[in-house]
Amino acid sequence: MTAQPSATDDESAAEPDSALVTARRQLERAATHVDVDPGVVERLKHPTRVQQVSVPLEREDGSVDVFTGYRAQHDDVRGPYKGGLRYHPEVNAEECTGLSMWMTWKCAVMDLPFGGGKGGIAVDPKSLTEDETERLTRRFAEELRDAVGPTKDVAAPDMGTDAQTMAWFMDAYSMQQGETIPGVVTGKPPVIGGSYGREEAPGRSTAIAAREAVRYYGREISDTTIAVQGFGSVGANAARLLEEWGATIVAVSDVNGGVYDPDGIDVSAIPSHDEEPEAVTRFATELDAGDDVSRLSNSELLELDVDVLVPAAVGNVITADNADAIAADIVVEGANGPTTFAADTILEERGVHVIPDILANAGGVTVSYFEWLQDINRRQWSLERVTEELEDHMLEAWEDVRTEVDDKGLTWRDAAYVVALSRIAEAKETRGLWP
Ligand SMILES: NC(=O)C1=CN([C@@H]2O[C@H](COP(=O)(O)OP(=O)(O)OC[C@H]3O[C@@H](n4cnc5c(N)ncnc54)[C@H](OP(=O)(O)O)[C@@H]3O)[C@@H](O)[C@H]2O)C=CC1
Ligand SMILES: O=C(O)CCC(=O)C(=O)O
Repeated sequence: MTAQPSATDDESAAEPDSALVTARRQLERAATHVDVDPGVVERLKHPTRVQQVSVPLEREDGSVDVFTGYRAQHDDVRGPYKGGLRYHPEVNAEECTGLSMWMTWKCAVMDLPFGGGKGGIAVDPKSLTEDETERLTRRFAEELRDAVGPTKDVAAPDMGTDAQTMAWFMDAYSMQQGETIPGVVTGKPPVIGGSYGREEAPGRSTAIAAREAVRYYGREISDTTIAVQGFGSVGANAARLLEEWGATIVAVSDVNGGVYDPDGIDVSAIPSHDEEPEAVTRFATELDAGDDVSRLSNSELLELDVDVLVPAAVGNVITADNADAIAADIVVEGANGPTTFAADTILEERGVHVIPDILANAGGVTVSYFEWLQDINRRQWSLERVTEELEDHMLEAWEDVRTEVDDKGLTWRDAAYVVALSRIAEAKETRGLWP
């Protein structure tokens, strides 16, 4: 057992912790609730390796920029490293390492035969033309050629990347290897071995987690108000599905801010980030004076008095500075790491239930697993089958976590960690990798 870290840091006086620091503190806290060898916990605080590469790009005006790319590989005791590639200006080694740790727990909570990885390039994808994005991605795949592979480390989309990025990555890797290897990435377009339903999967699982959480606390999703921050792969798909299930989506946002209507926004009328970046902003600027919809900032959205808040954009948006002002009863983490460690403690004390990222948004990696199986077998599943199997996997994981919540009186995050840690520790013990 490991000592429980103090959660009383004056985070408001400083920058929020990095993803790595938060992930380590969450691990230490969860380890106090499960009988795991402290040596295993110590090992899990560190990645196996983090690769840093330079990715040169000739711009369309003939100048050359050199971007920095990373791939963090945290743990592979349960299977190949698995996780997304993010294109965002704030990508760095520490962030990728923290995110790769969360992938290890996420795959274990879902009982998938994968470990955790994460990577990306420190670049603003909106500053690149499509041709530049393609060349940057192909060069990144070339630099990572020895690190990745269908049985070693399987990449996928994350913020700022999409199915087309995965297609370029897979093509570049396949050209290096001299044969077509679809299983090096997941989240590809279905025409080249991608899975139907992968694009909407993290949003679907986030919606399922919201539905089950609302039910657990005695309500139905059709009887709830919901605010969603971020309108990308996770946020837009979650909002659309929740609306389909009868929930009232009162607010959505993109990077510039959001829109609010207490009677509900027609979210199907707004394109997702993938279809049109900053579309919520365009929607907001086209509002008529007579519309009931008003504009609000991203911080105002987080503090709306709703039943369910879904932060589905970036990390560290619920911090010690605003945790007291969160008025939702339930927070469902669509994004990775939206809640800092200090904020988590404040929300717990205030009785706000947080359904953690490693359970809520795990639909993405779960359908990635389905895609990986389809690639190995060279046999595509129907959308209906993917949707059904994702629902089953989510409900099984939900039950595993709920049992820990009920039996041990844990928070949903600690319970999810307990499920994950137990599986990882058992695998390490069985394989004899430790001590
Ligand atoms: N894609 C996936 O498979 C998975 C993603 N995740 C996590 O979900 C989160 C979102 O990822 P994803 O949906 O893929 O990303 P996308 O790139 O598809 O969309 C991101 C959305 O967030 C908005 N956004 C960007 N920065 C901010 C900000 N500072 N404040 C508010 N909104 C912002 C963007 O606005 P705009 O359109 O204006 O740029 C866009 O609407 C990330 O934390 C990611 O790691 C988790 C599981 C799987
Ligand atoms: O689909 C995957 O492999 C991983 C998606 C991802 O990066 C995540 O869940 O955070």
